[in-house]
Amino acid sequence: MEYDKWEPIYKKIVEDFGFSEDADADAAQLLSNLLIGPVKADLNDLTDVIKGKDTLICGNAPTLKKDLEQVNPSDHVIIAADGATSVLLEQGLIPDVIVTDLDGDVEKEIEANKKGALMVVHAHGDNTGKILSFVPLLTNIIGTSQTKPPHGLYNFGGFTDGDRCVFMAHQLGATSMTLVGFDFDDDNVDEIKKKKLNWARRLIEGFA
Ligand SMILES: Nc1ncnc2c1ncn2[C@@H]1O[C@H](COP(=O)(O)OP(=O)(O)OP(=O)(O)O)[C@@H](O)[C@H]1O
Ligand SMILES: Nc1nc2c(c(=O)[nH]1)N=C(CO)CN2
Ligand SMILES: [Mg+2]
Repeated sequence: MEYDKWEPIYKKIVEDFGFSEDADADAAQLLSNLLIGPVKADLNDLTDVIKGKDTLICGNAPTLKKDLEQVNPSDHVIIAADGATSVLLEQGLIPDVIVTDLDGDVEKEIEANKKGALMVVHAHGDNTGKILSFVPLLTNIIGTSQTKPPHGLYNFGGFTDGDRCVFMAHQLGATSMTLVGFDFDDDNVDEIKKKKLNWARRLIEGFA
């Protein structure tokens, strides 16, 4: 997504949650500084995995395991939003791509990364500790930001890990996007999560 189109949405999100744009930009710069040398994947690698493919985008709602029974994952490129990775691994499925701000079960993400999953790691003002701890343990990484991307990072648009999967797959030319594990009406979540899910719903509905 053109940053100019994303920026007004980002400003509304920042205002709604009281995030600091400076902290988001500093986090993006930190990730940019860490993504040097062979750990960094090329955008072409990610594009090759997604372009012209039917994608299965996996959110981490409690419905994920059941939803997976209704599809044939092997017909799709599997894109996991953060915590969905663990559920997929339990089902014997290795995601092709993991979109994460590293606040899920990162040990499982490291395991999937070692088995070939491409990592799309997101920087924001509240995950710099996770970036510093975990980026050195990963490989094949594409970095993303929610601010204007600094050198080597991308901003496909999107806010939560799940809706960022959708923006990314759309921008990189997926033929189709099938969503599983998305339950925006899940009441078993805290208030901040509920608010994040409402943004995810709103952003994903923009694609409908
Ligand atoms: N009911 C749900 N509970 C949790 N995640 C959901 C749900 N429905 C959809 N999702 C999507 O699944 C994604 C991955 O979920 P996970 O539990 O790993 O959350 P998370 O890593 O805390 O999310 P984020 O970091 O984006 O806040 C979320 O970003 C969200 O877009
Ligand atoms: N600054 C900031 N940005 C975010 C945050 C967050 O907690 N803080 N959470 C996100 C995914 O839910 C995405 N972006
Ligand atoms: Mg996350």
